[in-house]
Amino acid sequence: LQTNQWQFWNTQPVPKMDDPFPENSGPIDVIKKPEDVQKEPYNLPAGFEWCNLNLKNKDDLDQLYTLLVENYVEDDDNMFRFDYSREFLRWALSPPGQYEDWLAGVRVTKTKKLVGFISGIPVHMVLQKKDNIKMTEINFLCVNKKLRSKRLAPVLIKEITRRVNIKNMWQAVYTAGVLIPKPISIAQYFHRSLNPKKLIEINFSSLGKNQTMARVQKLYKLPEETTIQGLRPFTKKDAAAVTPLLNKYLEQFDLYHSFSVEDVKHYFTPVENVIYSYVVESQDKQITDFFSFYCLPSTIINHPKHNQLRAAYSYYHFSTATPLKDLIYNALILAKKYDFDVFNALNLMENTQFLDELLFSPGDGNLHYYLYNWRLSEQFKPSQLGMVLV
Ligand SMILES: CCCCCCCCCCCCCC(=O)CSCCNC(=O)CCNC(=O)[C@H](O)C(C)(C)COP(=O)(O)OP(=O)(O)OC[C@H]1O[C@@H](n2cnc3c(N)ncnc32)[C@H](O)[C@@H]1OP(=O)(O)O
Ligand SMILES: CN(C)Cc1n[nH]c2ccc(-c3ccc(F)cc3OCCn3ccnc3)cc12
Repeated sequence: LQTNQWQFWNTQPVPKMDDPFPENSGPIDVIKKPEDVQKEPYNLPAGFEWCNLNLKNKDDLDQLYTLLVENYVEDDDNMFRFDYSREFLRWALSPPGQYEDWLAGVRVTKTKKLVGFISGIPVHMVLQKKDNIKMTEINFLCVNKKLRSKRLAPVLIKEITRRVNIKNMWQAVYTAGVLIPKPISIAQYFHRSLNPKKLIEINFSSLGKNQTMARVQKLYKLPEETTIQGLRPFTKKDAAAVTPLLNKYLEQFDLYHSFSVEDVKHYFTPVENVIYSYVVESQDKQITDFFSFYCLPSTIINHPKHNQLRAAYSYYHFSTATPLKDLIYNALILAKKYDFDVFNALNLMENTQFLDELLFSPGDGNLHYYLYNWRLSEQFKPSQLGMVLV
């Protein structure tokens, strides 16, 4: 009888691991109003203080970058750690409608050093093709390595919850590599080698017993140029045409973020080393297809020759004329052209259509999807998920 397990999460409006599914989906907590929410921030241990980060401020951006590059997510073997760039963080955390107190930092009062962080961004979610909910997407929860296991994470989570509730929002969506109560779905990640020599040198991949380096390089070789007629980079001018087509594509899934035109302009306008987006334009100038991938390198921890793994991650796409596998094949060609070492994808949306044929291999972990204060009437298969979190 584990009494001490989930000591924090058992106090939160999330399903218990063994809860049954209800007939209908709905909120877990009693319905509350913003005036019921405590006005003061949650107490921090002595010597620490809250701060709101403003990523237009270079010092704040530098401090967030440094906290994450040194203390954020590592793989299970502690060989790699995410290295979100400053430009990427500004892109990911300044979408339309952002609230300035939803970038919550914890500083050491004496030195002003940033030692903790959690972020929220506003999203318009559509669940099970019927429930439209304005909620928050939580990400970048991080506590400095020296301050771990002091129950600081629950304080950060309760504080961002308070700040979201005050805006009259009561649900959240988030993902994590760790298992906590209670995943709505568990996605798997897959990798497609672009630079097999480097991946083998850094022990990301290994040579099969009867495989030579030459053979592996030949297997993963890609053309120099793209193969789709009418393929070109997305520009802001395409947002009006792309938005309805993207939302239409996402309607088939049971969990997705419904994009406004302003969202599409923000999230998909190409930014070098951050976001790459392409459209397929027919002869009569109609946009028929779209794909995008984002740039998220990882630090290679303690390697003599290489210090960074350049990874591209499949983001959003839709296809109305070109088969999805041809779109993603061209994404691979472009990622290789932009000197990425590996192209990553999850088995959500319709991605299983291309993983095998395009030579993706399964990764060594899972990405759990979560909802806060919303009990679903069913467990989702990854193919029911239509949302990618960075
Ligand atoms: C209506 C609005 C609602 C908004 C809020 C919605 C919910 C948002 C939820 C957040 C979503 C974030 C999504 C996201 O950012 C993407 S997942 C990436 C999270 N960040 C990292 O993994 C970075 C490296 N690790 C750290 O910085 C620390 O280990 C962290 C800060 C993770 C935990 O710091 P610590 O020093 O290692 O641990 P204590 O302070 O002693 O606290 C231990 C408690 O924290 C629970 N824990 C551990 N990892 C967690 C995780 N990834 N989510 C949720 N809970 C997590 C753990 O189960 C335990 O609770 P329990 O006793 O019940 O088991
Ligand atoms: C999503 N977003 C919230 C960041 C995040 N948090 N926790 C995670 C756990 C796994 C993945 C992930 C998602 C897709 C993928 F293809 C590979 C991944 O991790 C590989 C292992 N790894 C960890 C660090 N460097 C390499 C992302 C995340």
